[in-house]
Amino acid sequence: MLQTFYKYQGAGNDFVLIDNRLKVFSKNDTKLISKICDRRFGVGADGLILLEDTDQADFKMVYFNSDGRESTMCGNGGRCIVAFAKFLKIIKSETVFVAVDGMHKASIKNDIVSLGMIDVNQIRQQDDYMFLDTGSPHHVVFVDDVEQIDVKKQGSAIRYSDLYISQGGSNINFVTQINSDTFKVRTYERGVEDETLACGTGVTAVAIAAHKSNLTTTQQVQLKVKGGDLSVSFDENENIYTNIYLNGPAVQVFKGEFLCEH
Ligand SMILES: N[C@@H](CCC[C@H](N)C(=O)O)C(=O)O
Repeated sequence: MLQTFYKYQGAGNDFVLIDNRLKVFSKNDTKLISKICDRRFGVGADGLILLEDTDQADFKMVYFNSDGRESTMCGNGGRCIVAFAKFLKIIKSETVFVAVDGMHKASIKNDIVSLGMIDVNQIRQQDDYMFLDTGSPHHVVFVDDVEQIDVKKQGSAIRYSDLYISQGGSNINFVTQINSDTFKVRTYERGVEDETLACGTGVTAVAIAAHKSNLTTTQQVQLKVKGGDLSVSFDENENIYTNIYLNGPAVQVFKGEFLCEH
């Protein structure tokens, strides 16, 4: 059977998107999903996202990492599915959709999507790293020069260390401050098991970690990633972060069909 798909990218974090409102695509076929995401044997993507019907909201997002397994929230994928829902005429410029971590408000203007993220009220602050969950788990390390880091090697070492092995792993973010409100970020993503060009829940975690550790006082943080620029805004009251929004581009890059077999 041939399955129509669309490819989107959000700051270089790329995804295969499928309209699964008719429930034709099987969610349990890990092998097929990882093959579709394979950059040599398939379409190639950091993840695959299904848009499904729900009676709770405008639509439902189901996210799989490129290893074929369903995972926790994907911020850039969330921004891409909003652009996809607009393309499919399910929404106009504003929406509320449901994902694995709950309801998300979002708006889209031209190709820029602003996505509401879950509140953050628990941050583990250690001398050499911070850990927080922004829909997905994130380890944040501030370093002198992020360009000098071997993200795959060092990220994988932390991701598979005793810190996270028993809790299903973590994404690992390496960060260098550029100026009072701007940070350069490189992320090792769990489930891709490599550096990606951007990670939405990752930059959200970095913005909050930077504010929490007094590296910045701004509540509108600029994040430079390999695939472009993102920004994160939030409110903070007594160490509780609310009204968190991840902002940046989400662009359709092509449409195609793949064979549903492996
Ligand atoms: N690319 C994502 C994060 C996707 C989830 C992550 N790989 C995990 O399994 O925790 C983003 O933009 O947030």
